[in-house]
Order: sequence, then C-alpha cells, then structure tokens
Amino acid sequence: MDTSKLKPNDPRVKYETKQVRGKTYSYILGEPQGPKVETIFLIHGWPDMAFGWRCQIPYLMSLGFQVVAPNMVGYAGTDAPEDLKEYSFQSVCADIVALAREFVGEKGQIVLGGHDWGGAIVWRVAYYYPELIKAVFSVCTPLNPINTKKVRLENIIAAGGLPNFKYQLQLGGPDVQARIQGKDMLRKFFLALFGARGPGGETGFNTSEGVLFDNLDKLRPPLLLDEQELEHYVEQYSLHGPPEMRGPLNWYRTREINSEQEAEHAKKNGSAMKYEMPALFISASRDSALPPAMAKGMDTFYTDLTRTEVNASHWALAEAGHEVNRQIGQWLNKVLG
Ligand SMILES: O=C(NCCCc1ccccc1)N[C@H]1CC[C@H](OCc2c(F)cccc2F)CC1
Repeated sequence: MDTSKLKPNDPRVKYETKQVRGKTYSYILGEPQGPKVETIFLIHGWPDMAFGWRCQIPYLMSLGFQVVAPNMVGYAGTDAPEDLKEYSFQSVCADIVALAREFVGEKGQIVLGGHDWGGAIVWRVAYYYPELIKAVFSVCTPLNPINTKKVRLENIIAAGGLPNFKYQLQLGGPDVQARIQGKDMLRKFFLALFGARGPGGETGFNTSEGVLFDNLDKLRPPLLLDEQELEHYVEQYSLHGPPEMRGPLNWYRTREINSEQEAEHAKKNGSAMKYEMPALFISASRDSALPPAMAKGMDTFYTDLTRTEVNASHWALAEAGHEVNRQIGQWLNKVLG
C-alpha cells in the first residue's frame, strides 16, 4: 500500500466523530488492508492536531494496525469546552480510555503513542490505566513523575529552573489568545511555530519568550509545512470561531488543576510509579523545549524501557518521519512478537 504521508483530506483514511464523556471528539481512522494486528492510538501535542501524525499513519496501517488519531480536546473538529477541568490530565486520560473502549471493548488493549503534550498524556494513561495499555511510546516528551508539589511555574522559572519552559508563561496568559485571531494571523502563527524565518534569520517563536509578535510579518517559507499542509492547519484551527486559540492554549492553564488532582491521587494511592508494560521513548536531539537531557533518570520508573534518539527538532514526526517510523516499527516488532 502507499505509505507516503497523508495529504489533507486523504482518501486512504476516514474522518469520524464520536461522543466521548459529553464532548464531540473528531479523529482520523486508518484501517489495515489485511487482518488487524492491534489498535494503536496516536495523541498529538501543541500546536498540532491528528494530522500531525500524517507521516506515521499510513506506515502503521501497512504494518497491520488499526490507527486512531484523535483531535484532542480544544482542537480542530473536537469540542473546546469552557471548563478548564476538561483539559486536565485526568480528564483527558479518561477521554482517551472512553474512546479506546469504543474500539477494543471493556477487556481489550491498545498500543498508545504520543508526541509533545500527547507524550505527557500517554505516560499518564499508562500510569492510571495500565490494564488498557499493551505497549506505550512517547516522541520528545520524557516522563514527568506525578507532581505532588504545588510549585507554580512562575516561581520555578524565577528561581532559574526550567528556562526552556519560559514560553509557557506567555502561552498561559492572554496575549496569544487575543492577538492570534483570524486566518491571516493563524497563518503567520503557524509559519512561526513550524520554523519559517525572516530575511535576517529572525524567528517567530523561541522557548524563552514564546511567540515573537514583532517578527511575524517578516516570516517567509521555507518551513516544515508545505503550502497545502499550512492551509490545512489554518482551516482546521478556524473550525473554532475566534478566539481560535482558546482551546489549544487551555492546555497551558491546567498546572494547578493537575497538581491538585495528582496530589489528591498520591494521598490515596502513594506516588510510586512503575511501568510494567513495554515502553519506548524517542528523544529529538534538537528539541529546544524538550531537550534529551530532560530524560535523565527516567529509566528507573520502567521495567522494559527502550530509549532511542532522532536527529530532529521538536517537529520530529514530520522532520524525521522515516527514522521515527523505523524505530517505532522495530520496537513494535520486538514487543508484540
Ligand atoms: O509546550 C509544549 N510544546 C510546545 C512546543 C512549541 C515548540 C515549537 C517549536 C520549537 C520548540 C517548541 N510541550 C509541553 C509538553 C508537556 C511538558 O510538560 C511535562 C513535563 C514537565 F512538566 C517537566 C519535565 C518533563 C515534562 F515532559 C511541557 C512541554
């Protein structure tokens, strides 16, 4: 079968919706040609959508997987509720479990993969619902152990910690939501986030400041997306009326909810984390938000962790698509036998 990357509205896959815990979830569904090996769920990050897995979906279908790639809460054809609790790790995990049960039933299992925020989510799903997960992998995002300390990100950064997370302060604030509205601004926003440069090499985003609004008008191709892909991101993000970025940005407004919920969970269940299922972590050598060094010490939480690396930026799924696919395929072959 043709394993080239999906185009926008590609006829090789289906575009469906399901009601999940009171929300409409839209997702890409890829069916294998022959007998189904397993069902695999792919969870995207920010500012992305199911289409962000375009290089992986046809490849995994060719290996015999049924592939489900949801647009996560707040994104594209999925609802963007007002209530921030709907964007908390525990709520998003429950959404994924409910959607997975629609495909594999009450006793079945899935293979679960994530990129970026999706990587943070898959580690949480595998922690809270290990019985559902046959194998789990994350691209770029290392494990962030259950966070029972209620330290605010502002304080960590003011103390000189996590400088590579400083952009998250801007994203959680009002500016990007207020200033990135309408198709023209969305187009400039995606030029910035997917690596377009100005005539003097200016960037439109960096991990210490976030979106650099003054540079947005200077940005020109090339970037990691081609023209059709860029338009597809703009179209899909425009499905939510202005302020189009409210849903995606809500993912940066849940730190306190998450730490409260995780402290509550830890009080009842302890905070020991041990992953017994096969796990794969693919780091991206040039990811400025999630550098490989952040994974230091993560191995101790796993009984069966495979660690690999790809030579790529944060956008490893598209930038190093073939290598990412090769590493996932090799690992799946090893763990599924
Ligand atoms: O913000 C994210 N992605 C946007 C990247 C934008 C970008 C575009 C182009 C170039 C560079 C960057 N991702 C989140 C994903 C969850 C992460 O939180 C979990 C977590 C911890 F809190 C602490 C330790 C490890 C850990 F994974 C925090 C980054």
